Amino acid sequence: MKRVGFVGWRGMVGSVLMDRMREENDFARIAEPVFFTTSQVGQPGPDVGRGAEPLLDAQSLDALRAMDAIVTCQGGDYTKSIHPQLRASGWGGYWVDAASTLRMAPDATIVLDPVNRHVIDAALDAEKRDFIGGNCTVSLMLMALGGLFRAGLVDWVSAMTYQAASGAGAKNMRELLEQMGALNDAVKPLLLDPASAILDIDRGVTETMRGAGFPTANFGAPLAGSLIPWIDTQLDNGQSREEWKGQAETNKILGLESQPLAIDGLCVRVGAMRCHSQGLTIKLTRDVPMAEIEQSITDANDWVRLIPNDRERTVRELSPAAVTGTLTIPIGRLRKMNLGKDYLSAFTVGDQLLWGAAEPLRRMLAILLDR
Ligand SMILES: NC(=O)C1=CN([C@@H]2O[C@H](COP(=O)(O)OP(=O)(O)OC[C@H]3O[C@@H](n4cnc5c(N)ncnc54)[C@H](OP(=O)(O)O)[C@@H]3O)[C@@H](O)[C@H]2O)C=CC1
Ligand SMILES: N[C@@H](CC(=O)OP(=O)(O)O)C(=O)O
Repeated sequence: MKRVGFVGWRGMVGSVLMDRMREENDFARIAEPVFFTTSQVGQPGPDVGRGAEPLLDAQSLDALRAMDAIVTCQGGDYTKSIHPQLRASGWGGYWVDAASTLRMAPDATIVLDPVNRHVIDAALDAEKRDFIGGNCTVSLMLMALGGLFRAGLVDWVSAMTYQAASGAGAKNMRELLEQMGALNDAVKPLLLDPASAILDIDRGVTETMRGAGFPTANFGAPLAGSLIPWIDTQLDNGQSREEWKGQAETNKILGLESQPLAIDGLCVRVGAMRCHSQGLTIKLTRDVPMAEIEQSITDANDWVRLIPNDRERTVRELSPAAVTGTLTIPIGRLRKMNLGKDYLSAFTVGDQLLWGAAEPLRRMLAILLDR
């Protein structure tokens, strides 16, 4: 593989990918990295060790067709428009994509190599060319629970999620902070007065978040001081599309489509910046001792970290504040539930821009470069 094209590299997911590739010195392994844009054609691209070249047009099929692989974080609309045209023109390069558009396409493989390297290798051997990053919530759940799935210990999973603003995009992260600021501004004098009544402060906060001037253009509702129990579009069966992805993508990632495991739950947006958290109820296939469960989880990959079910460690280590910006996938609150000895509870947190989006793509590109 000589020429690798990058589209969407300056967006939020793309910037995290670029940072990780620089950190791991990945660009040194690419003979010709080529950078594309939909809006800044001809402007200098990023310098990844060979000087800055002018950006090429991401709509130019001729320029794209010259690539051996294309890595895109540009989004679903771009994929929807460009990928079919490229393939129809006979382009046989590798397409590595963060967007959901192609995930369930029969020829596409969802990539999360610490969990499904066997599926990826089989796809490469079968000369598949489309490799797509999974939904952030699904990838983070599988990084945490991969060992239990691998050991055949999972009958079904219910995931209750606490998803960060970043999952909705950069503008939403800004809006969350604007909302926080607006709430604080509204009651600042009262907060500064230690003698003020907390219910007066609360009234001020509530009036502000319900007020016409509260910034909700992106979320469509208050998130700061509140939450939004719906993520992505509405499906006819009552699930949100984000909830639907849980079962559909998990089974595809694990290669279990012929005998799918049941996965369902509720996906909720909360006021975290870029870490998704999930409270999991896992129905085990049998009553397994806790030591065996813990061993399976920790042996699964290099990033999962078991947090003992202990108050102090949990509060310190199992939160978005502790995890954000890192590749660590802590999982804790592990215990058998009152529901029965084959019911396990767990709580996990992960950075949705790293393992949730950029890192699986970076590692897929590395697999291609190794071949
Ligand atoms: N956000 C997330 O958590 C996740 C996102 N994804 C997928 O990744 C796709 C991209 O998401 P995301 O990175 O959030 O999208 P962004 O909106 O941050 O970036 C997308 C593109 O917008 C253009 N752009 C316009 N103005 C700016 C600006 N001021 N700064 C940076 N870029 C700008 C850039 O394209 P150009 O240079 O061509 O102008 C950029 O590549 C999503 O559509 C989704 O499919 C997947 C998993 C998680
Ligand atoms: N929908 C996710 C983010 C995302 O982009 O997911 P997907 O890649 O499946 O569209 C969230 O809002 O947290």
